[in-house]
Amino acid sequence: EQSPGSGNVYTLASVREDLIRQEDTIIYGLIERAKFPSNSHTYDAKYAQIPGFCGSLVEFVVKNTEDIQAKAGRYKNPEENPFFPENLPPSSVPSYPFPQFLHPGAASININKSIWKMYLHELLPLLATSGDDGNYAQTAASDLSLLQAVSKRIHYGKFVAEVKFRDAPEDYEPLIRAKDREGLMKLLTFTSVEEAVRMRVEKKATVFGQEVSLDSNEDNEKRKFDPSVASRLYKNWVIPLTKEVQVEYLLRRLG
Ligand SMILES: O=C(O)C(=O)C[C@]1(C(=O)O)C=C[C@@H](O)C=C1
Repeated sequence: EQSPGSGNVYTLASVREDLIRQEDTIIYGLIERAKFPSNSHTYDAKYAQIPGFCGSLVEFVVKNTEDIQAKAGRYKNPEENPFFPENLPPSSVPSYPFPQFLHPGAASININKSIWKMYLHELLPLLATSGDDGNYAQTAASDLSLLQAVSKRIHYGKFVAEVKFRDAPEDYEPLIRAKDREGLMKLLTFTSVEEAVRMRVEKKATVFGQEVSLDSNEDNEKRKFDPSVASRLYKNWVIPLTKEVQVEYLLRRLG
């Protein structure tokens, strides 16, 4: 269990355990978003026409929700990164002593713009069937939950990298000083762990996405979404971007 203020709450085993738990959140997020068809109006700035706001419905929902959550203190936790960090209001609630585990350079890493583009242009077309049921606000809300879960997972690379650095500074320091991105990437990569992640994610997606029924004659092949979307999400984007965050973090680690 985490003790506030302590600097030693993260270990390689504990961050990996956390990443495994985050898989559940991401897979449930995929299932929830897959309930809705593509609902393309949600993403169309010309459709929305919201007085006083320039942008799409999903941007409207994400930006305004982030404003409220910022006031409620969400971004005081170094595990959270906003999609619209510009002009976020400060927290209005008493502060909590989150462990200061990361190097201060971590604060300048936010790749949510790439995550946003990947989500809209690569993931959604795989996940949502084409169609329009008018539930744009609900669609945007499910986009927000899934985006936040994916963003948290990818930026968790900061914690993974800090743990790895503390475990072997003598291996990382020369590569950091040489700004050797390729060498760092190689050093932080564990191919067998990545393979286990992908396989577990596909298995979880199959299990969580099953129709549960009390009638044994019923077709239990019915699925809430295609489980290979989850493993493709991890293989093509989640794992590579988590590694990119680790490299970016390490490059700032000695500054
Ligand atoms: O578990 C680690 O060591 C991580 O760095 C996380 C992760 C992943 O994104 O799942 C990324 C790189 C490693 O090659 C293995 C797995």
